[in-house]
Amino acid sequence: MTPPVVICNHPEQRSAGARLASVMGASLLFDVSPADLAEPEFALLFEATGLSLMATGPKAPGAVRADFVSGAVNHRRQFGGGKGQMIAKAVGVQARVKPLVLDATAGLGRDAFVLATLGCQVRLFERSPAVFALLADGLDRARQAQDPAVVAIVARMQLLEVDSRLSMASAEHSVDVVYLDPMFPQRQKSAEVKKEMKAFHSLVGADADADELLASALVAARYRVVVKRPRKAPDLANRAPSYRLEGKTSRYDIYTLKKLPDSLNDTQE
Ligand SMILES: C[S@@+](CC[C@H](N)C(=O)[O-])C[C@H]1O[C@@H](n2cnc3c(N)ncnc32)[C@H](O)[C@@H]1O
Repeated sequence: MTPPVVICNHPEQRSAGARLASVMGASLLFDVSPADLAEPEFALLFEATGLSLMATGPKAPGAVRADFVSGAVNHRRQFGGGKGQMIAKAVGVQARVKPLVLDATAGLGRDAFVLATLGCQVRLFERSPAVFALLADGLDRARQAQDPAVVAIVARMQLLEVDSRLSMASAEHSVDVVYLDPMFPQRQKSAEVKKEMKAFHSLVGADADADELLASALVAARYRVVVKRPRKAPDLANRAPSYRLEGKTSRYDIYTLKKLPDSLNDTQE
């Protein structure tokens, strides 16, 4: 997998761009448009408006970025979010129950944002330096948003660049719920996969070691571990959950350790 090129088109982001290119072993370019490049296939672009992952070449589709202000996840918050969502039920969020959640596969932070919207404090762990940079950039922009509701939500999200397998194993019962959503190998033919998703997959790979997350998660959680899977995917680590919640395309597998109390952190919102 060729790493994406890092492009820096904003003077204040030069050192951040150089750091990311060095960690990733990627080339670093200044003041060019991804549309003018023939290769590699993807670019991480630092601009005045933030960081995004894009396909190179003239017909590049939309950029991938962590966007908690104008993105779909904020739209969902305003028009249709709530405690009825399957992720809320899986994690056990209720009016008086706001578990402290560790999202150990943070990605672009969409699921964590949903949980923080519902009043949960969320720790986010992400190991890919490029995905971490995209997510940190999205959180920074959201902290400066005009909408005070968004500012309050992201204040409940705390991001760290770590490998969860190691960090969780030494953090016994440190959080109420561990949430896992590792990458799953694409089964569609590559031409059918949206180019934006292809870019994200090219950045992260298949999380081939995902099975190892479950044992550490069961150490770190006090009450339950929740695993999001494609609907037909085998169980993580071949271990059957206590129960499942099934949706159209994905499902949540819940591994119960202890019953959640009737009231948990319900003064925080
Ligand atoms: C499918 S994405 C998660 C998407 C996320 N739930 C969201 O809503 O945006 C999986 C992410 O988990 C990260 N990941 C996988 N294994 C990890 C580990 N051991 N430690 C930290 N992050 C990990 C990958 O780098 C990838 O960014």
